[in-house]
Amino acid sequence: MAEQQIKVAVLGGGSFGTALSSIAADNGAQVRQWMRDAALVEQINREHRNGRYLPDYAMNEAVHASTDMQAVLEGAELVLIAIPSKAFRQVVQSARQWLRPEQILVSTTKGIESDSFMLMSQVLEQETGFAHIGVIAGPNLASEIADKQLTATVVASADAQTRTRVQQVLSCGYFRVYASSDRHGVELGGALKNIYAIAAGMAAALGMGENTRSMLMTRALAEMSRFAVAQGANPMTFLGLAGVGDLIVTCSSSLSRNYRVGYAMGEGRTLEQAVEALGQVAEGVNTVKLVCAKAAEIGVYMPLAEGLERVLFQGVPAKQMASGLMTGEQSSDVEFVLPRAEVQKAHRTTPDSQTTGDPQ
Ligand SMILES: NC(=O)C1=CN([C@@H]2O[C@H](COP(=O)(O)OP(=O)(O)OC[C@H]3O[C@@H](n4cnc5c(N)ncnc54)[C@H](OP(=O)(O)O)[C@@H]3O)[C@@H](O)[C@H]2O)C=CC1
Ligand SMILES: O=C(CO)COP(=O)(O)O
Repeated sequence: MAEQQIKVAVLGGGSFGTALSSIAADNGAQVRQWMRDAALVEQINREHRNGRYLPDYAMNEAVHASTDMQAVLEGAELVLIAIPSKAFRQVVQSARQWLRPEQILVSTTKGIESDSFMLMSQVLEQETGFAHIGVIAGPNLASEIADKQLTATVVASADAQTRTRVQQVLSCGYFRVYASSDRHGVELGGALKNIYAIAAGMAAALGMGENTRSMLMTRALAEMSRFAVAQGANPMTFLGLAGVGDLIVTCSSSLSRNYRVGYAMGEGRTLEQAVEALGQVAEGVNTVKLVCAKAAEIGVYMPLAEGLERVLFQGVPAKQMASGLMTGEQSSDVEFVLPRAEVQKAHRTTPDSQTTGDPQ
């Protein structure tokens, strides 16, 4: 429970922004939610329902929606930004004239900016230069939060005030907020798992079994953490809610939009058909392209992401990609325990006439 009425602004009228607005209001905050859709604003203020994104959710009646960004941001101590990565910078730029350095700015977005390869908190930093910047990530399917299913998330920031305020504003009987100082790792966890959720949806549609699903998720975790560590993240973050936690939920649930895109493709639809049928953002489609390009540039081995990219954008059948992956490198299980280079070196110095291919 917030100790005194704090003013919270939420930018974004989608499912996650709506769920977080309502939680903050349940906790006694004064919440204003900005969205560009005037009809949706009218519906939320009249019916306390977001008919477009969460039609069955009875929102807290105190949430006030508005298309007036200045009014929404005025006096807000905490600003939550729940806008897909493609539009994130543009919305922050529109908001910039009404943002103040003492405000706490928190991204909830799990994506990477196309041209810059920046995470959303880096965009916030670049656009504002403010000190109180953080991110929220974790296994947080918005529709389950709306159902008040017991849920946990992570607030990550180097700034203790940001972490504490977000915990105070959002923690309630069905929503727990854990803290982390590894903002980069937490944010990368949220963005990267979307890639593997698409692959997991595909595997499910193709009838692959539980062993396969488990292998896919665990090797995805190895790949995500390898990439994130190369980008400066703490590998231990991937043991937490924003790593393995979010990976499990999005790789297992048809409530995940990324999983649904993969599932539709596994059933034979094209990427365009799958995305169109979804009608919402599946961040992983763009993220896989960006991450594969970055991995090639910095020399990080990411066979799952590269395989998925070939399926999505080069028309390689998913089944062919999966069997190709089974003949690839058999290296270390947990490379923070046994480094990959050691396994590779041992293979090079231990010739085996039975082995068909050397691990790379
Ligand atoms: N949904 C979930 O379960 C979770 C989502 N997230 C992350 O949160 C972020 C937001 O997700 P979510 O709320 O689900 O998104 P939705 O797709 O449900 O909604 C996106 C919101 O952003 C708005 N928007 C999109 N483009 C623009 C633009 N150019 N200018 C202004 N507003 C725009 C949309 O407005 P309009 O309706 O007018 O198009 C809508 O209000 C995503 O990155 C997602 O990864 C994180 C955890 C859980
Ligand atoms: O990030 C999410 C749950 O934690 C939501 O995933 P999707 O964007 O795939 O729906």
